[in-house]
This record gives sequence, C-alpha cells and structure tokens, in this order.
Amino acid sequence: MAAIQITNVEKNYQSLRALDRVSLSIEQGEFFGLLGPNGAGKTTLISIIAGLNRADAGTVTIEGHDVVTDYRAARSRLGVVPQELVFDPFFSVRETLRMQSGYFGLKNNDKWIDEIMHHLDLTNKADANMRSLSGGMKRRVLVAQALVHKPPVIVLDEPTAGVDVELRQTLWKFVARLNREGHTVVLTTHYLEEAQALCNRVAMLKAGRVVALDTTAKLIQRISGSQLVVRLASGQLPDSLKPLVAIPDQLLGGTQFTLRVADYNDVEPILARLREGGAVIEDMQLQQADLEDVFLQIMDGEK
Ligand SMILES: Nc1ncnc2c1ncn2[C@@H]1O[C@H](COP(=O)(O)OP(=O)(O)OP(=O)(O)O)[C@@H](O)[C@H]1O
Repeated sequence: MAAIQITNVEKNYQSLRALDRVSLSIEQGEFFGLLGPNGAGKTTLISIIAGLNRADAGTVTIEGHDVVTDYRAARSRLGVVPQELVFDPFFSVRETLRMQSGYFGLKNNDKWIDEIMHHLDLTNKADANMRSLSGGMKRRVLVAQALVHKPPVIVLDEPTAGVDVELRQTLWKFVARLNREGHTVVLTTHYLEEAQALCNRVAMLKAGRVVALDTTAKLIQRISGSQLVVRLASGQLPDSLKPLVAIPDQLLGGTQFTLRVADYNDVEPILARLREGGAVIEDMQLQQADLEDVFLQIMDGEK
C-alpha cells in the first residue's frame, strides 16, 4: 500500500489551474522531494494531502485512507509541517505540544514530547511562552507539533526557508533518523542541494503539472558528463558553441555560460574556439552536474 496515493488531482482557483491532473504514488519508507518554482502548486497539493483544502477532482489517500471521506484516519497517519507559523502566543512550548497530543486523543505523551524536544534542541525552551521565541525556534516547535502523534507519514513544506545552518542540520538529522526508522518523508524545498542529499526520489511540478518524476540519481544521470562554466571578461560566445549551453536563459545576454561536456577532452577544443572567436576568459570551472542543473533544464522546458 502506498504511503500517499495521489490520483488525477485537479484544483482551480477561478480561471487558474493550480493543479492539473496530478498523479503520484509515494511508497512507504521513501524520502520524497516535491520540487518546483514559486507558484508551481506544491503548497496547494500539500494542503489537499493534509485535508485543509479540497481538490476539485481526483483523490488522495494516506496509507489507504481517503483524505476526504476517511479524514480522521488519514489525518492521524500524517504529520504536516506547514510553511506558515501560526501559534497561540500564550502557551508554552510544552503546553502547545500537549494540546496537539490531545487533539489526536493522546493523554500521556510526555515521554515522546520530551524526546522530540531533545532532538530538536528545544528542551531548554520547554516552559518558554511561544511569543518569546525567535522565528527559528518557533519553526522547531512547528516540526515538533507535526510529530507528536508519531505519524508514519511526515510532510514538510519548505521547513528550512530562511532558517540558519544549525537548525537545518538539527532538523535534517532528526528527520533522516525518522526516515531510517521507517517513516515516509515528503519534502518541498527550494534548496536543491538539500533535496539531492536527502531525497531518494523527486517529482518536479511546473504550472500544476508533474514534469519529471524519477529517482534523484536517474534525474542527475539525465545530464550526462560534466559542465564547463566559463565567465567571459570580454568578447562573446561563438555561435558554434551555443548548442552546448545547458541553461538557455544564459544566452539572453549574460557573460557566464554553462556548457555541456562529456569529459576533460572536450575542454581544450572549447577554449580554442573561444580564443579564435576573440573572447577572453575571466574564470572557468569544470563541475559535475547536480539536481539544480536538472531542475533548470526541466523548468526551461528543454528536456
Ligand atoms: N487561495 C488561493 N486563491 C487563488 N489563487 C491561489 C490560492 N492559493 C494558491 N493560489 C495560486 O495557485 C498557484 C499555486 O500556488 P502554490 O502556493 O500551491 O504554489 P507553490 O508551488 O507552493 O509556490 P511557492 O514555492 O511560492 O510556495 C499559484 O499561482 C498561486 O497564486
């Protein structure tokens, strides 16, 4: 049984099609990345998964339970870390987590609450009022809140947007551990190096449609070989090299170009052509392709 089964989900906001027949099957134990540029539909999809928003068509099930017709069973299997920070400012961290436990009918949950607070480095803030916490601390509580009922499926909507390196590391360590212990994790993020490091499989959304779905490794393999990034001090990229440009937007007038190369042997002829064309190189680097390159290519509609 899939952890999350999304079948032909559609969502319209007036004339805007935010989700266009999205189908995804996320298996139990996966660490799954949902990627896409601003406005692609990620948050809309997550809020439908969480039962906070209704699809116009299609279905979503969590471990077999429909999020609309079997809401309570679906919701109890799901922990959602939303993008926005919304709290009652008058409660302490511990009270907030106890209340959330109560919502799921859990009375004596302090042992697990203590454990979550420990892993998220919140223990010394347990009795602090929510309103006294910094934004990053509030975000930790948001994560803790999503986990109070030990949900088998955890969905994180941009949990590291604007948070410091320390929280990112604390958070990923904990989430990776939960994943190793068998929890399914679905993540949206704009930090593609994070997605690359953590997710075994990735879906890319663009304008409400799934435009790529594969293992992270296979997506990266789609970009064969390496990339030569050259920055020109003067001159222009000769026409003969333009077909090698991996990121078409760079042809719109920049001085930096990312060129596809199979291996080191390709580099010297490229440099020769640049010199013949009168270009002067300011800087160059040979890089392995990564998820960000794949993302840019797919979003540019090249592949
Ligand atoms: N309540 C709403 N009313 C009208 N349009 C909406 C509403 N919520 C979202 N949209 C639109 O639906 C589209 C998808 O938005 P969504 O927030 O799901 O994108 P996203 O991929 O999460 O973007 P981001 O990366 O910026 O968070 C956008 O064009 C957005 O403007």
